[in-house]
Order: sequence, then structure tokens, then C-alpha cells
Amino acid sequence: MFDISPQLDCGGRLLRLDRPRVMGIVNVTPDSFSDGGDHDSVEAAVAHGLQLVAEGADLLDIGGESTRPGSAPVPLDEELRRVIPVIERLARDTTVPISIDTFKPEVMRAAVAAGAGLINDIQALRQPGALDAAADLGVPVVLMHMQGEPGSMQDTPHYDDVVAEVHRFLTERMFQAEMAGVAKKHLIIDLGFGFGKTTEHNMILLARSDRFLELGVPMLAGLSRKRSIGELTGREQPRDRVAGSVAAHLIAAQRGAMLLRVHDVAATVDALKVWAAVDAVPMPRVS
Ligand SMILES: Nc1nc2ncc(COP(=O)(O)OP(=O)(O)O)nc2c(=O)[nH]1
Repeated sequence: MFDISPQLDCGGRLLRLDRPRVMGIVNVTPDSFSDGGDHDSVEAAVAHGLQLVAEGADLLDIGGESTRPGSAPVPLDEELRRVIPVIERLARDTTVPISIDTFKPEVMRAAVAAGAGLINDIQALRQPGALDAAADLGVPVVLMHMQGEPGSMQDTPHYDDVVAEVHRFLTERMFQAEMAGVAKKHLIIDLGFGFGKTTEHNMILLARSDRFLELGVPMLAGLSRKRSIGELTGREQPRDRVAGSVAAHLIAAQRGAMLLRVHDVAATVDALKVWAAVDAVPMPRVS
């Protein structure tokens, strides 16, 4: 149907896209919205990453700067101090691809040099130097939609047509990336759930996320423990939003997402196994 590549070469570590793949979140931050401070030392972050791989994570996403609404920016040297040692250790101690969650080109370059094989950029390479860094590094890159900036994006998000506007943004960022020299086979899109969007916007995007498959690149979905899940379920604490998060990611997978960015790897892996079993049942022969 669409010419989505069957695998991603993440700096030599292949990620087959024969089924939805689970990206385990390792936030090396003191203030991430759902697990801030839990893994903000190298040892704790490495141990958490190894635990997520043991639970079935197909790749890990290492982040050194919280992007929650109202979060404070992290200086370059601090972000490097947080993430590089963790990437080095995890790249050594696991065989799964390691992703760097950053929008700073200097962090992208240092992270890939340290062993990361995928760039996860919530700003879709809009920072000065980011397009060139992605083109030079030659690894897959996630282009995510965000309306506004983390500090104020949730104040009054508004769209005339959220699907059309996110689609137009991602199409344009893909064009800019390819013009800068990023191979289309390295592009991944992400609708940016919770980044300048109300719960209604998020649900419309989730319901119609299959509309984005026509862009011909893998799609990543990241709804894990987010505020929208809390609003729909009444779960105040992000840690209590596991069932809602798993449901949302299962729906995203059914609508074509090939990468699921989650905190709760074991629960998500279990849900995908049940879905795969049902999906494997042959369609009835039309007599
Ligand atoms: N591609 C992508 N990257 C992301 N990075 C961070 C967060 C925010 O979640 P989390 O990392 O758990 O929180 P924080 O940013 O507070 O560390 N969400 C996404 C997302 O939806 N897509």
C-alpha cells in the first residue's frame, strides 16, 4: 500500500518494522512529568534502561530535558552531562538501538558519537544546525509536530482542522529534511500528542492517524501517561495511567503506528502479543 521501509538501520543496529516496536523511555531528568528524578543518575538510568530491555523494549529513548508544559530549558553542557554517559553505557551493555531525545544539534552529534543510532527531535529539526546534523549523521530521525513551545503550548491550543494542519507541518518538515540531505528511508513522523493540543485534538489525531500513512514513512506514537489519558480516565497520577496508555498505543498500532514510545514496556508488550495473536487469524475465505 505505502512504500514504508521494512527496517530502520540505526547506526548499524537494525530495527525490523515487521510489527509495532516498543521504544522504552529513559528520562535522565529531575523533572520529567511522570518519572522525573527516578532515573536521574547514570547508574539509575542505565539500570532502568536494562530493565526495559529485559521487559521487551525493542529500542530505548534517552532524554536529558523534560518537555512537559512549563518545563525549564536545560543548558547544553548539562544535557550532555546527563545523557552521554548513559548512552555510552547502554550502547555497550545492550544490542538494541539507542535513540537520543533532543532538539539540540550538538547533543545529536555527541549522542551518535557515543553510540546512539536514532535521533528523536520534538522540534522536527527546526533548531539552527539540526538539519545539517541529521544529514551528516545519517541515522533515522523522528520529526514530531508541536504547536508553540513547551512553556506555553498548552495555554490555548487551537486548530481549524488539526489533522490537516499537522499533516501539512509534517509534510513540510519531511521536505526540508530531504532537501537538507536526510534520506527519506531515515524519516519517521510523530503527531506530537500533547504538544500544543487538547484532549479532543489528541483523540481526533489518534482516531485518524492512519491518514498519515500516505506520507510513506514509519509513524511513532507517544501518548504514554500523558494528561489526555488522565483526563479520559480520571487518573490524577501519571503512574496510574498504564491501562489507558496501553489502550491508546494499541489503537495507534492498529491504525499503523510502527513505533510506540512508552514508560510501561511490559504492559505494552503484553497487549501487543494479544493483538498479534488475533491479527494472525486468517480472514475468512469469501465463498
Ligand atoms: N517523539 C516524541 N518524543 C517525545 N519526547 C518527550 C515526550 C514527553 O514525555 P516524557 O518524556 O515522558 O516527559 P518529559 O518530556 O517530561 O520528560 N513525548 C514525546 C512524544 O510524544 N514523541
